[in-house]
Amino acid sequence: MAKRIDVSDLNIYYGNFLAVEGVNVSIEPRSITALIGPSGCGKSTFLRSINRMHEVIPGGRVEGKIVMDGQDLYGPDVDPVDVRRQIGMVFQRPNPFPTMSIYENVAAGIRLNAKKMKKSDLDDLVERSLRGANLWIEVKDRLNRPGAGLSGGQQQRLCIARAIAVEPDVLLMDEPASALDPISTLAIEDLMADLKERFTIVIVTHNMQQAARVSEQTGFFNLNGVGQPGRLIEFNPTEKIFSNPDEKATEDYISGRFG
Ligand SMILES: Nc1ncnc2c1ncn2[C@@H]1O[C@H](COP(=O)(O)OP(=O)(O)OP(=O)(O)O)[C@@H](O)[C@H]1O
Repeated sequence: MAKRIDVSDLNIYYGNFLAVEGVNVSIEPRSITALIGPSGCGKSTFLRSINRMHEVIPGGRVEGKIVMDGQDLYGPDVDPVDVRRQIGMVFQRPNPFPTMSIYENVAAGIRLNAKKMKKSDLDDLVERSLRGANLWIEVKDRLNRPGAGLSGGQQQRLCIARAIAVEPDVLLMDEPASALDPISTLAIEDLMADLKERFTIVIVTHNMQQAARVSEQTGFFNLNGVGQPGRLIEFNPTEKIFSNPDEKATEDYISGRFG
């Protein structure tokens, strides 16, 4: 079930380095939120803080609050592993488990969550997830072949199938199409449009046409200089960001004047 995320006064550190400062934002369920901004402004860092992947990096820590449908994700009793199950992630480079079969790649997340399931139920869930990722028709006759044998675009859809198989509430995507050709990119964008009916989606992208095509809301991150923290400068409906942004820096960035 798609959930809403409310971020307040979030600071994100790598050791003593304050990488992202003072983020306040609400991310709506059943919609796509795009994060844009120049390299190094903290988009990926912010994304990883949402599902508590940031703290896996030594010295990685946050201050502030991230609340998902009323649940404080950094609360004292919250298990980060549980948060990562509820908030799935898809990365820039497709990363299927290379020696595992297509079927096992999708089943892997479910097995990791130690859910005991009848074979027929698992079969159904694998099929449903592959259908959900628009990949079923292409792979249904070779489910037992290695995931690494698929094209890059198919591998990325396999990773999306693996992510949705555990039925998360939120999907985080860090430049999910940047390693793909234009046709595969469009397949991923079409898929995202389907997925937003069921999930809250947050995507980091360098491709502004992509942000404009797929998202309802856009956040623009910026930084004043090397060594300075990144900040969320503007968050608005995508249409407004690309036609009449509130901030001059947003306009300069989207019109290609820097970054
Ligand atoms: N593992 C790390 N250890 C220390 N600093 C890091 C680490 N990862 C990122 N940083 C720093 O945090 C800041 C934000 O980086 P981040 O990768 O989040 O930016 P980004 O906006 O996603 O950049 P890009 O668009 O190039 O991917 C940068 O100054 C970066 O050097």
